Amino acid sequence: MRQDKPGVLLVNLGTPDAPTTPAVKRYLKQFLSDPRVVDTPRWLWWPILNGVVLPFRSPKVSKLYASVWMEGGSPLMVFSQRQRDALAAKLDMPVALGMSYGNPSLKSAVDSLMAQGVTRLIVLPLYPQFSCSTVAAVWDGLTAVFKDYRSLPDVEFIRDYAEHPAYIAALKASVERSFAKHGQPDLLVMSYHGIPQRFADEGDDYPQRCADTTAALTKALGLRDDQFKLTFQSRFGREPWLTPYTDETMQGLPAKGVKHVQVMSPGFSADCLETLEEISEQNCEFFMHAGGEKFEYIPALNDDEAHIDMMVQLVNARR
Ligand SMILES: C=CC1=C(C)c2cc3[nH]c(cc4nc(cc5[nH]c(cc1n2)c(C)c5CCC(=O)O)C(CCC(=O)O)=C4C)c(C)c3C=C
Ligand SMILES: [Fe+2]
Ligand SMILES: [Fe+2]
Repeated sequence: MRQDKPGVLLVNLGTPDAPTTPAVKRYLKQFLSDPRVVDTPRWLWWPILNGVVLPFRSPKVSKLYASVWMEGGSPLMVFSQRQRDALAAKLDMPVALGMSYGNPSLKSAVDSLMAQGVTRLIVLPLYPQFSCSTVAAVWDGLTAVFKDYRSLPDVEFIRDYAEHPAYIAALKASVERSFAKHGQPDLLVMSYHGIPQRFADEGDDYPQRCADTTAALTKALGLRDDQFKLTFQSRFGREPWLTPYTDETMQGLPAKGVKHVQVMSPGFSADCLETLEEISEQNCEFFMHAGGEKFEYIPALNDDEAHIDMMVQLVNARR
């Protein structure tokens, strides 16, 4: 008889192995070659990626990575490893961490679970809001790994958890901690990673899932409509991305009388370049230069106990 032995595969995006131009180039090449991320026809994208994007972006971005690098490595890796260890300590089943791009690869993570006798994979992509550019890329990555297998495990794939009560409760507690420490701001900005508007027009429900998280969280916090704002950050390339853009919003807020903002990024389960540099550094500067007086970044949930408890709940609902 076939045993039922569940194991958890935690997945995140991935990050360079070092804050150097060659390591960042290697990472960006794999990431930006995925048609789920950039869907320009290959014959057109290939020369742009290799001839323009990688040579110019890699040195610039490697300096940004260097500015946030931690003792244990890239912030995304350090926090992801802490999440894996904390979750493993709370569950009586194997837990592995795999990244869509870079190391540890999805293949190494699946192989390690299978080697421990796992017959049922509970896959938890750590993206609270579904997007074709992230969660569907995990799906593709998994099926690519399975191509080498003669036998397949059962698979439970957690699509997203945008409004899961435990996720909203963990976010609420973290906002309340920030308000208690820094005072209530004029505006709470919730900045989500953007995607091309076209992806949404073609059926990606990511903007709706961001709106769902925002609605659930602001209701739980008891905020009025004029006390919060949803924005989108990190746009890339020339076509329109989801709006309003975080950077333009930050530059415009002080003129509207908003002098104290607190910014959180509820789409990031772990702090990374996009929160520690783009929000805490760049957007803070935009806001302060435009006349803002107080800017506080509310950290991602990282290995916060309430966040790990939420993961336990997501897993236990499938065991
Ligand atoms: C090119 C298109 C991109 C899409 C679409 C996209 C979607 C998307 N990304 C995240 C989460 C993260 N992105 C991160 C970095 C990052 N993202 C892009 C591009 C797209 N992302 C690039 C090129 C980069 C690398 C940095 C840079 O060159 O600017 C990260 C951080 C990684 C780290 O190492 O710290 C995360 C996390 C989401 C959630 C998302 C769609 C919803
Ligand atoms: Fe991204
Ligand atoms: Fe960015």
